[in-house]
Amino acid sequence: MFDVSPSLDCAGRVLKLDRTRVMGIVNVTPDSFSDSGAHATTEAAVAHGLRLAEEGADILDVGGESTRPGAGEVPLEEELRRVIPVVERLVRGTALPVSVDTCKPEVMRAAVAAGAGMINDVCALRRDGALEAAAAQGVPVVLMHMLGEPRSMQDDPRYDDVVAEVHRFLAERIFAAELAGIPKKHLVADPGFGFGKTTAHNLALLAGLERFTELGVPVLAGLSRKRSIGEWTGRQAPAERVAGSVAAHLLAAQRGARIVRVHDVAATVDALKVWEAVAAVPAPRRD
Ligand SMILES: Nc1nc2ncc(COP(=O)(O)OP(=O)(O)O)nc2c(=O)[nH]1
Repeated sequence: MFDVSPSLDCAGRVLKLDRTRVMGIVNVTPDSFSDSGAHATTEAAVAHGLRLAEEGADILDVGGESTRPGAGEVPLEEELRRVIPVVERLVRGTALPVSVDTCKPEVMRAAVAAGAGMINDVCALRRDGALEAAAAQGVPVVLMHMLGEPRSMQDDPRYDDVVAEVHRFLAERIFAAELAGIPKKHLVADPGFGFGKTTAHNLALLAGLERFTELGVPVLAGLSRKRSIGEWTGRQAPAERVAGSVAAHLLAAQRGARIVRVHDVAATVDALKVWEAVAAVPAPRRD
């Protein structure tokens, strides 16, 4: 496994990467696939974020636009109205780093101004102005692979070699980000589970996740409650996919993921603690 930066400085709030860290999902959306609007209001989203902090999250990820397959784009003003108050309140209400899950440069700027310490961009800074906006903020950036746009990404995703092609895309986006002035120590790579991938593609990406540690930046994995977990377990309802999600994120951690993006923070924190306890035991001598 390649060495990556031991921590991420998220606008003064440090996310240490000495072990796999848990990113708690705060979707301020009426239509997210997994929590179908449970936290659509500022009050509900803030309460949820504080609860995830209590459960042991290392960072909170605030998003105002669902990226589920088929989702349409949320207008800029609406996304700002959803996201900024929640970022402000969570920055004030916890000592945790807060990331903003957005593709829009204007939301990146406003969220960092409101105290966000990381940009989580499922579009990997490909929108016009996003590279410049992210470079100007001086905070870490998650670059995620998506095939096309949420509206059409699941229509008929095809790859010759999904691991190799996603790896190449992420290497290119890391290069583009560095060219724009974002230091490599501020970059995180994410293969984008479910973003233009069949379940077979997601399986190959999870099994082959260690490949992405060769990019020389921390790897983030987000499989929480997603469709593939449902297909592997037979659990139709997202809320019933907790055990499957925890198992998938343990496997991702074993394969080098330094951040896992989850809905179910407490369960994931506990599972990682058990795994880390066992991983700390020296391998038995082979006499
Ligand atoms: N870096 C990163 N960001 C992400 N943002 C949203 C989702 C989609 O999941 P969710 O937020 O639960 O649903 P929705 O987009 O419907 O709000 N997945 C990822 C991911 O895998 N990686």
